[in-house]
Amino acid sequence: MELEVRRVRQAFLSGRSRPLRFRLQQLEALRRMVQEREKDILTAIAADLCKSEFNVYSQEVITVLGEIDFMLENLPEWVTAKPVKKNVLTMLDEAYIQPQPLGVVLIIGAWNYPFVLTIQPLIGAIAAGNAVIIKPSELSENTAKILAKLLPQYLDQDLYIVINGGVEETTELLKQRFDHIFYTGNTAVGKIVMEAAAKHLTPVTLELGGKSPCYIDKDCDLDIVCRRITWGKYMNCGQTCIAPDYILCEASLQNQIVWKIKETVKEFYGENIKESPDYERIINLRHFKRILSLLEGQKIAFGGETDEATRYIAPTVLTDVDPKTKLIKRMIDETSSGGVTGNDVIMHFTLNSFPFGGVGSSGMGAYHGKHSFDTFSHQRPCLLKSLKREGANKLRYPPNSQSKVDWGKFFLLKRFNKEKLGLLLLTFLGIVAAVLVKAEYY
Ligand SMILES: NC(=O)c1ccc[n+]([C@@H]2O[C@H](COP(=O)([O-])OP(=O)(O)OC[C@H]3O[C@@H](n4cnc5c(N)ncnc54)[C@H](O)[C@@H]3O)[C@@H](O)[C@H]2O)c1
Ligand SMILES: CCCCCCCCCCCCCCCC=O
Repeated sequence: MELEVRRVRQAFLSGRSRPLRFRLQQLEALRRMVQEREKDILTAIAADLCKSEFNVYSQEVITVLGEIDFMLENLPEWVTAKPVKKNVLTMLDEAYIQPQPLGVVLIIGAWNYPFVLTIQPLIGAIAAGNAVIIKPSELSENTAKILAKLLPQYLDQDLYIVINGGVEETTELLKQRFDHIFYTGNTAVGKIVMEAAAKHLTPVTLELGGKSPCYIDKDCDLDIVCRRITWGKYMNCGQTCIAPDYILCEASLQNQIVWKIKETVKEFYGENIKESPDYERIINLRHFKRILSLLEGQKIAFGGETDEATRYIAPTVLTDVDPKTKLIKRMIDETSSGGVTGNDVIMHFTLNSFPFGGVGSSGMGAYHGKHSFDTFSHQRPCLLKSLKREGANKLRYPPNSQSKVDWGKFFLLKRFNKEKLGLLLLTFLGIVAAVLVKAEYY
């Protein structure tokens, strides 16, 4: 592991990931990979989540292609140095902010959208000029394998590498020093990642789990609301970090909402949901059993059928949930969240002008579009001082004095006393006179 990381660091230190042209070439190569090897990618993800290839394409591939196009279009502007406002001490100098790569980035992906949640941060890291070690989730093993196979065929093989493995390998990897760690997954492991990062003072982005409540007001259009909630809740068999978890509504609305969701489930997946190509399965037996335990002792309004052999859990709605057994009370009290979608669910993920990320236990930092570029860049302030006009700099050189402090206050804080104003006027008149004499002379 140490050797692998060292190889990637050497490649970064060669400087070749930095030029804009190189970054654009790599992003174009990544786009080519997605287009040319679309079938392999779709097959792998479909196998991991029992998902139709149509759904893989619309839930994962479209976002990745859109993100690459967006980067290619905007990167030339983002990488350029941005001049900043100067003060009186630097008005004759050059001052700008130059985004610069952080170095070697570790991206640890999650299994529930194994392609987009791994490749979208990779796009940002490449765009910002970094070298990257990609660690896909071992739970979505087909996608992990296809990424390890395809990425080296299209991208620079020393700058961007895939390391596959489980907890043991990830633990080993986390002992190494990185310049940024981008982790997507559960909150408990998020803490492990942050602890490991702290040993090297490595900054982290943590895209963690959370709760996504939906509030349905009595004045809403219930048909539209229930259709949108049904889509967001059962897409990917409920395995979406921002899927609605709870509905908050007046008690009088509960029956209507349950009925409308039930009807929508029928409309989306037909009478025989098990046969629907649009309804996925739970990723593994551990998660299947965990979800079953959540149903124990609850009042099931509809659904609830399960099949362990295929890890099938029917679309299910629980009603009259005891607020004490769930997180509803906490949810009501805590009105802060990583993001919000009003009148719909999930869709804030699709807008790459938004920063996508959590707050508190659901994570820190954000990505997508320009926010990815910023996450993987250091905004480096650059001040190029002129070697001329050394006289003006005497103000800050020792020995210090009250007079220098007064001049400092005057220039920097625009605070002046009458005495200094008189002196300034005299200085100004002196300068004007000198300029006039010079003009006369020539
Ligand atoms: N905020 C987001 O964008 C987002 C997106 C998807 C999923 N999630 C959240 O992720 C969670 C599901 O993901 P998961 O954690 O089951 O994914 P997971 O099991 O695939 O784990 C994620 C990564 O962590 C590594 N890992 C697991 N245990 C580890 C350990 N003890 N030490 C070091 N590394 C370890 C795995 O190897 C894997 O690469 C859910 O809570 C979901 O809400 C969040
Ligand atoms: C052909 C129709 C296109 C529809 C686009 C719908 C986009 C849904 C994107 C859902 C992605 C959710 C990822 C969430 C990450 C956390 O788990």
